[in-house]
Amino acid sequence: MSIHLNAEPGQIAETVLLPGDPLRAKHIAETFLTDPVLHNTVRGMHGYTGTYKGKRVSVQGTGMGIASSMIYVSELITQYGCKNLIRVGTAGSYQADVHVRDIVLAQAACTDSNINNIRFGAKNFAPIADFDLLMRAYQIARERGHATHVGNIMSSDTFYHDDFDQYKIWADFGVLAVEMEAAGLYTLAAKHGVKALTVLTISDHLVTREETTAEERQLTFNAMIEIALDAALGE
Ligand SMILES: O=P(O)(O)O[C@H]1O[C@H](CO)[C@@H](O)[C@H]1O
Ligand SMILES: O=c1cc[nH]c(=O)[nH]1
Repeated sequence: MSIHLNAEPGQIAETVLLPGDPLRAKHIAETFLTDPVLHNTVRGMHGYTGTYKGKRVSVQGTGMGIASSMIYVSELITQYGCKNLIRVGTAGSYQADVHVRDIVLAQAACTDSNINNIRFGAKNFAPIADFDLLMRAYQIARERGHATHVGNIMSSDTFYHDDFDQYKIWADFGVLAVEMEAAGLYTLAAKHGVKALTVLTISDHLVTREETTAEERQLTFNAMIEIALDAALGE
C-alpha cells in the first residue's frame, strides 16, 4: 500500500494504462480486460488489474494535471514496480490538420509547469516518450487505418487561459495538441529508467472550436485504448 493507492503488493501489473478520468479507467477495465479486479478505491481514483490477450495489465486513473498524475505515477513506479506506463487521454488540437477524433502520439512534451525548473534551474530537460513504445504504437495505429499524428505536445497546468489565443505561441512551433500530464509522466519515467508513452485522442479543437461530449470522452475513444494495450504488450 502507498499513500494514495490501497492495492496490495503485487496486485498491480508492470504495464499500466493511465487515463486522467477514473470513470474511463472503469470503462477500459470493463470493456477490454478479462476478470478485472478493482485494486484501488482511495479518493475514488479507480484502478483495476486484469488480463488482456492473456497478459496481466492494470489501468489506473490519475486525475487531471501534472500535480495529481505525478503522485500516482511516482507511487506506481516506486511502490509497485510498474515498468510500462502508458497515458491514454484526451487533448485539444492546436493545428488545423489535426482533427477531432484523430490520434496523437506524444513524441515529446513541452510544459508551462514548474516541475523541471525546480529540478534543473535555468537548464532545460526535454521530456520524451520511450522509442520502442512509440514506434509500436505508430505501426499499430497506421495498420488499423487511424488518422495518426506523431510529434510534440503541450502539457499545461492551465485549462482555462485568460488569453485564449496564447496557444498560438506553441502552434507556431509545430506543437500538435494540449493536454495536462505527459511532461510529468515522461520526466518521472526518465528519472526511474522505465518506459512511458502518451496516446491521445483529440476531443476538442482550439482552431475550429469543435468539441465532443463528456459521455463520448468517458466511454468511446476505444481505438487509442487498443493501440496502447497492443503497443504495451508487444503485439
Ligand atoms: O482525458 P484526460 O486523460 O483527463 O486528459 C485531458 O483531459 C483533462 C482536461 O479536461 C486533463 O486531464 C487533460 O490532460
Ligand atoms: O487539456 C486539455 C484536454 C483536452 N482539451 C483541451 O483543450 N485541453
